[in-house]
Amino acid sequence: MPSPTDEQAHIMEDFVAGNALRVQAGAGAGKTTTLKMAAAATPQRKGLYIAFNKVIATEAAASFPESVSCRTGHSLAYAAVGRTYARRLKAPRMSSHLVARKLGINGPVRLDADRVLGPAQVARVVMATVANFTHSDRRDIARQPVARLCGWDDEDAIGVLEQVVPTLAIKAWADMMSPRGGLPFSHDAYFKIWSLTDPQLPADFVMVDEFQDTNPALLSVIRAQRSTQIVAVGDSAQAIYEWRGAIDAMNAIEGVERTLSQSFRFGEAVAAEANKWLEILHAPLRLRGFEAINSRIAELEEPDAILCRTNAEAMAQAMTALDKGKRVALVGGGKQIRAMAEAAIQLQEGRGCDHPELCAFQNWGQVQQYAFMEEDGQDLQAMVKLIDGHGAEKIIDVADALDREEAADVKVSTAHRSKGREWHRVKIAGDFPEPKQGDDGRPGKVEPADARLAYVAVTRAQHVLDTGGLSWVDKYSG
Ligand SMILES: Nc1ncnc2c1ncn2[C@@H]1O[C@H](COP(=O)(O)OP(=O)(O)OP(=O)(O)O)[C@@H](O)[C@H]1O
Repeated sequence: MPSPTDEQAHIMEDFVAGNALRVQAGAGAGKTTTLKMAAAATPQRKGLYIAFNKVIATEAAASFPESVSCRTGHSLAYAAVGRTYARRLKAPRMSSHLVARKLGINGPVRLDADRVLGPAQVARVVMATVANFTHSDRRDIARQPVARLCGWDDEDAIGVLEQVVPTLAIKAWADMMSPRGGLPFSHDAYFKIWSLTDPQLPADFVMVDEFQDTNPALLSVIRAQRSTQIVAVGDSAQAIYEWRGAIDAMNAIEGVERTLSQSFRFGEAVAAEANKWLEILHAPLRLRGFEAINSRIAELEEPDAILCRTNAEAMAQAMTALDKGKRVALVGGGKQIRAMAEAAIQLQEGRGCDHPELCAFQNWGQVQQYAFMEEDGQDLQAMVKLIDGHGAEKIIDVADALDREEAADVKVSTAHRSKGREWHRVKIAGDFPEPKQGDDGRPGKVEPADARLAYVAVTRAQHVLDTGGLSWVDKYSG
């Protein structure tokens, strides 16, 4: 274990004193090392480290002191209640038509003069509403707002759905709580069931990682601990899952506030680039680069990783690299984009589809119209352009031609998927749009969610960063 920096030493002192802690840890600033140092300082106390995912939990288990059990929130929930639902978790996928039948949805629902939802479509809204409930800290499904699905999310539609969906959501949730129920059952469902039992965690202290992206259901468990010391570690500037129901939980709990600002991942040049985004975010912390790494900002012809905002751009970058004869990996695999292309084919044939983002549409023309004519549809534009430009079959071919990361010359990733990762030479793709200028010709406002994503992206680089599509930041900082 390295000798602690002053910041790390302060955190250890607070920890040993038994204080609840909120640690804002900058990118690559040694948060895991700090937690291990702290836990090792009180080996007689039993600890629990809650990791963001299974891979991190497994890695942590190999290096944390033995007094600490390293788990994910879901594994705790599974051990407590989830195992009772093992049969349901293994059940085959179920079509929305069958879900509708099980929920007793027999007839269509008219949204307005032009739009009628069939039973299967109503069932999708019901199940999405229940899914949102499982991520929330609500105790009563009856209070869960109706889910807003792409294409049925305007006020008129929601007004009609509010008359129909809540009763069905109550029915669906009652089914889910039963080990013998028949509706589709997810890992988030048993997590929610567990959280509603107000569990007390079996440890003297609990360390929760990536706390900035904790969902309200886990947060409610942490907040309900009565006598356990809580150490929450995260980086508010890296909170990028707001759209998925996560909240920045760092401000939602009590505790002594500490920071880790010495990055060990990159040198001063990358730290300076990251600090431009932290300045835009008015973050309390600025990073210091690691003097042992001489990093630089430069254009890159042969990056190790290319980071994109959208899946569509990631696919376009993958195609370009494949055309140059390179071996390419898409971080997280090509499954998501392949599913989108398959749904596009079904829609082009006018067959409708089951894809969660496209299920509101009957044909591809409706998707094109939504993407380019409606404000809410802008997110789909890049994907529609990609599919129209290359053909859905070609996208499927490319998805099938991708390599594993270990074998690839270049890794292409969305910024979201790049979280927690690092590469020597990183290039930022061109699809991070600069804010539109105001009417007075002055630079527009950078949205905090965009700035956080940009911060995650630039802090993946260790040695060389090509700021590419994010170099416009200089107009907005300093
Ligand atoms: N005080 C220190 N002195 C020197 N190196 C350190 C110190 N603390 C941490 N490190 C090194 O910094 C690197 C990153 O540490 P660690 O994995 O704990 O970071 P992290 O913040 O958890 O990473 P991530 O951002 O991926 O979550 C490791 O190689 C670790 O050994």
